[in-house]
Amino acid sequence: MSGTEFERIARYFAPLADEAALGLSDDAALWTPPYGKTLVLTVDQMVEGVHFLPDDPPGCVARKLLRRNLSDLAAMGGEPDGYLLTTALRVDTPEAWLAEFAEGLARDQKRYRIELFGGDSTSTPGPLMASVTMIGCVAPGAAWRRSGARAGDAVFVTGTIGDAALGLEAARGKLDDSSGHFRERRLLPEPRIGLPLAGLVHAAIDVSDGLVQDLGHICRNSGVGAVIEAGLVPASAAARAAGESWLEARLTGGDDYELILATPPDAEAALRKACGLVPVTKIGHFSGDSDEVVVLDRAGRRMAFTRTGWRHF
Ligand SMILES: Nc1ncnc2c1ncn2[C@@H]1O[C@H](COP(=O)(O)OP(=O)(O)OP(=O)(O)O)[C@@H](O)[C@H]1O
Ligand SMILES: Cc1ncc(C[n+]2csc(CCOP(=O)(O)O)c2C)c(N)n1
Ligand SMILES: [Mg+2]
Ligand SMILES: [Mg+2]
Ligand SMILES: [Mg+2]
Repeated sequence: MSGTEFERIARYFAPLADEAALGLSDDAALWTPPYGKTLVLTVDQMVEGVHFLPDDPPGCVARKLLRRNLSDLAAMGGEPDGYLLTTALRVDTPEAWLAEFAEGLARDQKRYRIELFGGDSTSTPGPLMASVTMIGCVAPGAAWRRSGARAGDAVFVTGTIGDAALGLEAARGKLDDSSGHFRERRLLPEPRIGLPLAGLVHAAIDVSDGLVQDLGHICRNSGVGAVIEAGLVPASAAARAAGESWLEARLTGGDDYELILATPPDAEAALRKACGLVPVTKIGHFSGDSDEVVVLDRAGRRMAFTRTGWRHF
């Protein structure tokens, strides 16, 4: 790494900042939120060896970091405005790593129309680490909560589930990925920002830890149970080709950054229309009969899982 901490900030991060960041030259940013809006604030980290592999392309690490946070904003029905970034790099981290990381940020800033508000740079003797605090807005009272699901609501999920988890298995050499589809999905999730679903959603969460575990958060917060059919959980063509032996990994592996939506039973047609080109699939329903997540296999038997999703420890 060449130059000083301040030269690196000026070179790689200042070009990503707009007025609010004051040229990344002051102690903090000054941002005036749109009048009358409620702020939505969320933060997630990426730690080398825990959230990404040492050889992952730095641009993808940056973009996944933004997208993991955008996904949390999407799960609240919010729209993003900007973000704060922290990095902890090693003294032997190649400068090219930082340059590619910043290029990745620039790419997704354009795509999602967000700006860098500021951040913090430190060194670490351990694994690389970066975090993003995403800041966005929602109309007052309009945010979706994990607590709004009602018995009788449908359980919908966007996109396909399990590809990123299979990408990790492929990276570990446990699964063929000749098309590169699983790797692509592991490296670059598609946060479901901006779906015009006002009035159609009772509760939502994004799938980061695993479908079964994250659905459980809606159930616990809403005081309802859920029954879903594993056979209805949307699978990509590559996941279908990988076979049924990967089903549990797909349902519990996480890193999907798709949305689980609790919607009123009569909202299906409107939901599909509003989602447009974003695939949305009904996988079950919420129920007042229990407070747990029941997953049925193709024969209608209840599935048991060794773990329902990711736990750090
Ligand atoms: N260290 C912490 N300090 C304060 N609040 C925390 C901390 N860790 C988590 N939380 C809060 O706990 C709740 C759940 O956090 P969690 O990180 O599990 O959600 P998530 O970001 O949706 O999931 P994931 O981290 O798997 O993407 C959130 O409201 C979050 O703000
Ligand atoms: C190298 C490597 N090992 C494992 C995983 C899988 N993984 C790690 S943390 C997490 C849950 C979300 O994170 P958090 O709860 O910390 O926000 C998942 C699914 C990965 N992506 N890369
Ligand atoms: Mg989190
Ligand atoms: Mg989340
Ligand atoms: Mg998250």
